[in-house]
Amino acid sequence: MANLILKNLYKIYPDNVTAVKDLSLEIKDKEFLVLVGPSGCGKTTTLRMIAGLEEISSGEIYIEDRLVNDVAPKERDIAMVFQNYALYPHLTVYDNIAFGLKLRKIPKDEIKKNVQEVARILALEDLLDRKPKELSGGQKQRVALGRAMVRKPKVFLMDEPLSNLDAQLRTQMRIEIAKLHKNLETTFVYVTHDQTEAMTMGTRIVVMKDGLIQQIDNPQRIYDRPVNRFVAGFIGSPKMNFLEALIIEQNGRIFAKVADSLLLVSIARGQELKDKGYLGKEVILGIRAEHLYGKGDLLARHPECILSGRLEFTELRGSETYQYVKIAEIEVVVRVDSELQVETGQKVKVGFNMSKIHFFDKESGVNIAERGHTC
Ligand SMILES: Nc1ncnc2c1ncn2[C@@H]1O[C@H](COP(=O)(O)OP(=O)(O)OP(=O)(O)O)[C@@H](O)[C@H]1O
Repeated sequence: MANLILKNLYKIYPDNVTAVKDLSLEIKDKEFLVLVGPSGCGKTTTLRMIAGLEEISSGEIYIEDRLVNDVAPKERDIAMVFQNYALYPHLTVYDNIAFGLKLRKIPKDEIKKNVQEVARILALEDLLDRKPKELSGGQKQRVALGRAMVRKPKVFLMDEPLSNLDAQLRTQMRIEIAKLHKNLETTFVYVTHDQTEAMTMGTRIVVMKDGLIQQIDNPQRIYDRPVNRFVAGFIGSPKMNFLEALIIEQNGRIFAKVADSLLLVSIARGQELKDKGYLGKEVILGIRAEHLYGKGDLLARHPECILSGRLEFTELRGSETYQYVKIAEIEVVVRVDSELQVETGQKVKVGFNMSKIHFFDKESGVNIAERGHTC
């Protein structure tokens, strides 16, 4: 069990590639922290620096308040689980799990007790005599986890451990790893490019881009209150819709003008936009599919929160239906009730829940008006 502190970390590879820029982060004891971001954003480099597998260009790393910059990987009391499970093919499951303990000359009885305990937790008891080639992908990944667990490390580091598994198994293993975290009560740092994994597993999420932290928060807050357009677009499925709009004032009320149509902005948020100098300026509106609607009664109740478009495509997902509607040359996705059936190509009205809309600065992408935004 341990907390981890990363202070002003930089990693500059030869040829001046800055993979991680001034990264500071405190990871609490027993936390499940997920580093998420697109390929190349520096998450693996960060994890490898914590493990001691990658030299730090500058900055400090503390594990349990001990500076570990110059501490060798095997002395850091951490275990790392990689994307490719890297099991020894000629060894049985038992020997794969026991390998590290044997190296450390732990007594045989103790090794047996520890391996059996880990096998029980990971439901590997019946597979201990098998070789890796006789295992499914999910079972191999469980053995890899077992090998890490048996050492009882202070911190688990995981780098895309599920990306070699098929979709169904990935979902199952996601739940298993989350349960494991609960049972082991140990600090987990988990790297993924998959926002669903981040949202479903992390107690806190760090969203990264180009070596820089964009936002650190719990999953719900990241989803509800993204600090910028990048985070808003990266987290959530389907992706947040974005539309260009001009902020105008008419008869004392503030509107977002999209092409030739107007959306009424709430008083508090209109005032905030005005205070911040956005009157007469273009912004980017952001709204999620579940905050758009196509229902007649709601549309009638909020006539100033509607844009018209053309239905391009309907996607049935069983429990919900998504309509892809072209509004002002932009395709937006709207979550509608399954019973709402409209033919492709028809004109449709899309209602906007204006208390859920985001306003992003067009240049910087920063989320600008949050006053009166309801989660
Ligand atoms: N050994 C290296 N030498 C030079 N540049 C490197 C090296 N390793 C990584 N990089 C660069 O550093 C940046 C960050 O890489 P890193 O692997 O940390 O990203 P990532 O977010 O984990 O991406 P992915 O999901 O694709 O693994 C990238 O631009 C990458 O090309």
